[in-house]
Amino acid sequence: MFSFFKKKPVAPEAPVAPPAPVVAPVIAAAPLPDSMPDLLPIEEPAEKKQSWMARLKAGLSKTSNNLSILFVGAKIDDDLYDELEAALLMSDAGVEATGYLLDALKRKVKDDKLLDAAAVKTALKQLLIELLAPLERPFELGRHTPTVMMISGVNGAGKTTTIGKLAKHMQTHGQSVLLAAGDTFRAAAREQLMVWGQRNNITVVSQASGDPAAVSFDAVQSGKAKGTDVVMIDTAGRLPTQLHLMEELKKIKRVIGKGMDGAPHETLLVIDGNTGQNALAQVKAFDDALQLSGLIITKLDGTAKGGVLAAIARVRPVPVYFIGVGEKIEDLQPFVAAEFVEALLG
Ligand SMILES: Nc1nc2c(ncn2[C@@H]2O[C@H](COP(=O)(O)OP(=O)(O)OP(=O)(O)O)[C@@H](O)[C@H]2O)c(=O)[nH]1
Repeated sequence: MFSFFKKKPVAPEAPVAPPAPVVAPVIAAAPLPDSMPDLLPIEEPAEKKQSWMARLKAGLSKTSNNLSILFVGAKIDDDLYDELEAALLMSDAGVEATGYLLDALKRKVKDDKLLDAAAVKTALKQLLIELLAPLERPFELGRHTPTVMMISGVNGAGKTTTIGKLAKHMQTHGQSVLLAAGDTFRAAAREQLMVWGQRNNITVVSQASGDPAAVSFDAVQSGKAKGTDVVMIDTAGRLPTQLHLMEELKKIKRVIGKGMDGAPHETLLVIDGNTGQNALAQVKAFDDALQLSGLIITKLDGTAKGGVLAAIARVRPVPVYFIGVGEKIEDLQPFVAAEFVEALLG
C-alpha cells in the first residue's frame, strides 16, 4: 500500500497486442529549461525540509490572513458576517459557495448558541471541511495495466512539471512509468520532457513531426506491450475558447480509447490555483469537453485565491487528486480537505 497512491489489485486485462514501434529519438543532454526544474534529489537535507503542513500553510497564507484576521476579538454581529462575506468573495470562493457557507454558518451559530468568535471560526472550519470533503479522492493505481492518464490544461498551468513530479513519485514507489510527449505544438515542450526522461530513466514516447493523437496511441500500445504500470500523456496547453483545439483534445481522448479499451482511465485537468474564478471556468469547460475524472491544482503557494476550491466543490465538484505549493517534487501532495482547511483557518 502506498502513501501517495492507493494500489488496487491488478485486474485481468485483455490480451496484450503485438509491440508497436516506439519512436524514441536520442537527443543530446541539454540544460533543462526553467519550466522543468530538475526534480532530483527527492530528499533534501533535514534542516531544509519543511513539513507539508508548514509549506501548505505558508503557501496559503495570503488567503488565510484575509480570513483569520476577522475572528480576532470580533463580536458576532452583522459586521462580522459582512466582512466574512467580503473575505470569502475576495478569496474567489465565488457567490454560490460564499452564500452557502454564510447561510449555514448563521444557522449553526443560532442552533448551537455560539457566543464567541473562536467558536464561530471553529464552526466555519467544520462547514468548509464538509464542503470540500467530496473533492477528496485517493489516486488509485493497479486496476489496469497500464493505467493510462491523459493530462490537459491551459498554457503554463503546470502540466509538464506536474507530470514530472508524479512520474518521480510513482517511480519511487516501484511503478514503471512511460510518458507521451503529446505537446507536439511546442517543440521545446517535447524536448523538455525527453531530456527529463533521459535524466530520470523514464521512457518518453515522442514524434518529431507529431500528431498528438498518434503519439498518444503509440504510447498506449507501447505501455501495453511492455506491461508498464502507468502511461502519462502530456497535451499542449490550450484555452477553452480555442474550440478547434478543444476538439483536438476530444479526438486525442477517443484515439487513446482505441489503443486500449476503457482508456484513458484518468482524464485530468491541471489548473493554476492562482487564477481563482478563471480556474473554475476552466474546470467547467474541460469537464464539458472531456468528462474529467480529476483535478490537480498547482501554484497554491502565494495565492490569495485559495477559496476557489470551495467554488469548485459547490459548482462543479470534480475530485481534486493533488495540490501543489511549489516547484519541488515534495511540493505536490494528495489533497486532504481537513489539512487544507487547517492551513487556511488553523
Ligand atoms: N510556484 C509554483 N510554480 C509552479 C507550480 N507548479 C508548476 N510551477 C511552474 O509553472 C511554470 C509552468 O509549468 P509547466 O509545467 O511548463 O506548465 P505547462 O502547463 O506544461 O505549460 P505549457 O506547456 O506552456 O502548456 C513552471 O515554471 C513551473 O515550474 C507550483 O505548484 N508552484
